[in-house]
Amino acid sequence: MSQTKHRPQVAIICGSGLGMLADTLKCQDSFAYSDIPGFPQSTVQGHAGRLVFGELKGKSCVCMQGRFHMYEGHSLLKTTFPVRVFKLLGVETLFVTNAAGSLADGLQPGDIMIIKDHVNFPGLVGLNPLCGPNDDKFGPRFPAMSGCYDKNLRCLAMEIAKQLGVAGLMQEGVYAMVGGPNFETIAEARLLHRLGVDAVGMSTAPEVVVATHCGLRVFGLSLITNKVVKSYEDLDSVNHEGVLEVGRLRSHTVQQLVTELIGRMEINNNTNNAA
Ligand SMILES: O=P(O)(O)O[C@H]1O[C@H](CO)[C@@H](O)[C@H]1O
Ligand code: HPA
Repeated sequence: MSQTKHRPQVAIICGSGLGMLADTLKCQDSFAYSDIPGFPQSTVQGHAGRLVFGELKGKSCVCMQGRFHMYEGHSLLKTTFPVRVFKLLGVETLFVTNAAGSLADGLQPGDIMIIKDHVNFPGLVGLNPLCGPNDDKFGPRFPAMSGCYDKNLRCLAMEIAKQLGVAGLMQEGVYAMVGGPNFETIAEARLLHRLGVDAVGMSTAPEVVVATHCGLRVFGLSLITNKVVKSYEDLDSVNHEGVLEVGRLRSHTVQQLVTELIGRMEINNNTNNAA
């Protein structure tokens, strides 16, 4: 904290190919993860590995330009470590963004899904960052997860999308986290579709679980980068370069949405640190 004057109220986690969100911050102080004690290193292409502090529409923000994934070999505690750092810095709202494949027929590459809820597949089988002794300074042993994606922010995002003329690209949906790093088989894709999942990726849920545990308000966006192949007749296949490319194509719209939403949302300045 001695190395920056910023005292962030909002934290943003940039998904694959969405690192440009950090470029919107004014008066930046940025730190390589390798220079921050206890921070893991980013190993995935499209995740630069920098923590960027700055101002956005009058709000003080910190942006993770690069997130950590379980499949990189980090423990879930390490992948979510930054979320608790944000809480201790005084952040009250977490924006999570990700690249995801769509299962819902109505979601096309380039669309933006406001995350209404998630299915944390690793979490359902015990791969949960909250496993182990509970740190009561952050939150309770058995935190509720209903309503973990803030409804007011979801409504405000939709309103802003209408004003920006991009509502046609946006809808709410359910995100599922799978472990990765391989993309889904066709049988897995069909299973997820039948279960009511709208979009799938390999991140986000652990961060949201830890954020909700410590009382952060959460807003989440999935940029749909590909259709998940669900048919044995379909010759398409997904690859990470294609995922990053859609991020580049939609960067302006995602930046506009996030900027407006941060600018217009209310901040409760009385929120206190967990510890
Ligand atoms: O979830 P983010 O970090 O956006 O990345 C998504 O994109 C990568 C696959 O292309 C996976 O890491 C998947 O989770
Ligand atoms: N599956 C899982 N993760 C992803 C996908 C996908 O199709 N696209 C981007 N991240």
